[in-house]
Amino acid sequence: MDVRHPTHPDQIPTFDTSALRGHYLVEELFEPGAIHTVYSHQDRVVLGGAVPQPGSPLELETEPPLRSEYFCERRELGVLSLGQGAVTVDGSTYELAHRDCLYVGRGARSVSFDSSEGGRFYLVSTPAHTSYPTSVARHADTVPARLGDPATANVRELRKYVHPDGIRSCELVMGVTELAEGSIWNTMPCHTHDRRTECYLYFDLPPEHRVIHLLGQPHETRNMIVRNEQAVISPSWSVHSGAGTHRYGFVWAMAGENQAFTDMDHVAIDELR
Ligand SMILES: O=C(O)C(=O)C[C@H](O)C(=O)CO
Ligand SMILES: [Zn+2]
Repeated sequence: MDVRHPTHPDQIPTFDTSALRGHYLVEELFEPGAIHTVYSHQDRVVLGGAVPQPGSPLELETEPPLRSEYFCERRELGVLSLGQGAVTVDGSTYELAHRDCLYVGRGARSVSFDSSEGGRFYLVSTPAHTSYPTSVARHADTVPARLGDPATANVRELRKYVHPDGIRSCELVMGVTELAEGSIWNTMPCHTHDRRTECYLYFDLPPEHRVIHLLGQPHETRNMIVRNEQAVISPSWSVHSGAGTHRYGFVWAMAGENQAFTDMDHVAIDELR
């Protein structure tokens, strides 16, 4: 488990490219036959990737930084399936298709991942004070919000999975946004939300393409060049927005003080520096 410490916004101008990437970019989450995790002290979010090989399920184990008997002893977990696969939670198996989401409540002792078809799973876990039921939200059954405009190259569909009017959770708020063909901008005009950390995982981006992801305070932004299946950790003071060289999707997940999706501090484009 890689541990990332929090940063102060005044540090941003002092970071070179590799320091910026070392603090905020999660480059290698998905390795065949392995589970990789990153513990961020930004709202104690844990990000992970699980890539089971056919016939060899992977069990999510606790890690020393958690000081717990099992991974979900004090935590809830969101799983976003990137492909076809199955997750077994305390003996109950949930089959997931591409972009389906499974929420695992606090107290689940055993969580394992299986796929015979090259499936992979993105994990987001946050501290939990109580136990909500383990539940599935399916991409095909979720009505998306249609956002954006072709004139601003940001036509996209946003699906909320884990949120106060959907799958209930303690802290976690999670969903996916997918850009239409020909659209490249996400979350522009952008925003911050001082009460929550937000993490993006970009997916469905062809290997030769990249997303230019913007971060930092609105008056002092920086960018990182991000490839497919890499994640970005955005502290509460940071914008989180990007433009791709191709269409893509991204999993967004938040944790912190509140769960109100609309609690955003909007930033006008002409305020950005
Ligand atoms: O497309 C978008 O815009 C988003 O998906 C925005 C994120 O969901 C977000 O930043 C929520 O705070
Ligand atoms: Zn946001």
